[in-house]
Amino acid sequence: MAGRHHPGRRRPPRDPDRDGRPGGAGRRRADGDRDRRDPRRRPRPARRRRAGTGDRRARGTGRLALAAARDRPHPRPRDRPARGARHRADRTGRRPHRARGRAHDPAGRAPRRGLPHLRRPPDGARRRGDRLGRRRRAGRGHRHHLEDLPRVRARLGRPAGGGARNAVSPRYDENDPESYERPRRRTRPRTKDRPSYDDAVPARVVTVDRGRLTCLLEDGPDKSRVVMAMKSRPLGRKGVVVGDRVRLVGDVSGDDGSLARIVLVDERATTLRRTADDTDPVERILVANADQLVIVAALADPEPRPRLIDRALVAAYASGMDPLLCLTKSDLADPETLVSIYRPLGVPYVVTQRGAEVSGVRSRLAGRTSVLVGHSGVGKSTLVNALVPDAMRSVGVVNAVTGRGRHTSTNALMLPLPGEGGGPPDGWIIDTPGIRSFGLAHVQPDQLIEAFPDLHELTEVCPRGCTHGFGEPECGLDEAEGDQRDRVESFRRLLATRDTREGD
Ligand SMILES: Nc1nc2c(ncn2[C@@H]2O[C@H](COP(=O)(O)OP(=O)(O)OP(=O)(O)O)[C@@H](O)[C@H]2O)c(=O)[nH]1
Repeated sequence: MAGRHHPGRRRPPRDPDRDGRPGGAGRRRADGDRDRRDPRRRPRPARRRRAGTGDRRARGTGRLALAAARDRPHPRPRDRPARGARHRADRTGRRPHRARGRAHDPAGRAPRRGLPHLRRPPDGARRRGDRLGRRRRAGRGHRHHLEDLPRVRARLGRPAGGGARNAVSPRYDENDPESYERPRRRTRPRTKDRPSYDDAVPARVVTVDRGRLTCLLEDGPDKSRVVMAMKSRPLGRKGVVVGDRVRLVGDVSGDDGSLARIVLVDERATTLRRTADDTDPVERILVANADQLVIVAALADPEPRPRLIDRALVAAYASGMDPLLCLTKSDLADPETLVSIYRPLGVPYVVTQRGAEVSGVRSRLAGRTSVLVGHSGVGKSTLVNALVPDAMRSVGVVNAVTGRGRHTSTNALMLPLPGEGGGPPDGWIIDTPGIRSFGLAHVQPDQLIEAFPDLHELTEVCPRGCTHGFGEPECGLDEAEGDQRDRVESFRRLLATRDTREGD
């Protein structure tokens, strides 16, 4: 601003300080003498002008409080003296890169070879470490902050225990994929011959617990020996359930820690299946090779659920098992009401209670493989403990508020049923965990009608696609007479249990 010329104004006299010509000091001295003589023209001390008010200076803010209007401009850089008050870069210590090129700096005089045409990139000045070109020598200058991949690889390639630096095996060059050693492809064809397992030992699966199957040997001098086993690979995803007849190989000694392999599963005579609910396409096999389904229902505490009993009956008929109704806790309620519901179907039943004689139940189970199903808390384990004294199945309690059991039993267990009077085993009994529902998505109407041979004859005149349910037009079951009518009514009720309802 001080040097700007405004047209129309008179140009001010040049300040001798500004042009720096020799002789300026003498003129300044002469002016100073004149000012000393005339106190009105004496300039104010420079410090006072810079510091502003005396108060601010007293607080020590004088250096920062520079006057906004400076009466002389800053000197141009090239006018600075080469010696004397030196630039920061000229001080001792490490010299920043900007000092390069100074006249007094020998390093700056070194000619830059090879890159005369290079200019700064258009995206601005970058740090020197980012630039391409000569690399900084290791051990000098800045640390290497960025870890690059080749260095990491080189480090990993060093022998464990700290060998010589860069002592990487010449056989392995990480940059040359051809030098990797790969396992050779095997050309020997797989054999399709499978072992015959002639020496496999027959056994029966009695319980399954997280992939470990407890088996009982069925034949030979070691009959009834308990052997732990697991599925072998040839079985694939085929499930093995309680009641399966299997063949074992390997360690069948039954010693602690021994483990045999199940290599074959015999064809199943029956399977008790259920789905999680009526829409679930996946059916679960609960038990195999049972020939009697014992539907355990308490007469009270918890209250009997006829619809669940109906569903279990349908499952029994669909799987080809004989049903048996076992009504427990007869000390709490009269069984007649429930029995009257199932009398038309001709379902056999037994009534029992805790602590009572169980010979009536035992005679129904003798010589057969029976599986007990029922809601939690109905007394299944209590009954099993009465029938098999060594079973020691844990017995739960029924919740006083909800009237439900606590699902004390968590997995199915198959036990040999002792004969009458403590004689040799006579049949098998399978205790299962309590069920809340019995999904029947897998059961078709035709499977059910086949379990009622007397009604099956009536359906021969039915139109094609008839389900024989309530309200089916021209259904042959409508022609039933006398006692058969009650039976048709019960059959249709069972059929209707396939339709999902709240609480199933
Ligand atoms: N009053 C009475 N209580 C019984 C009878 N049978 C069993 N209980 C009781 O009913 C409760 C449940 O018996 P559990 O044998 O554990 O029933 P569960 O069906 O095995 O139950 P989960 O193992 O959960 O399936 C226990 O407190 C038994 O003492 C009976 O005949 N009369």
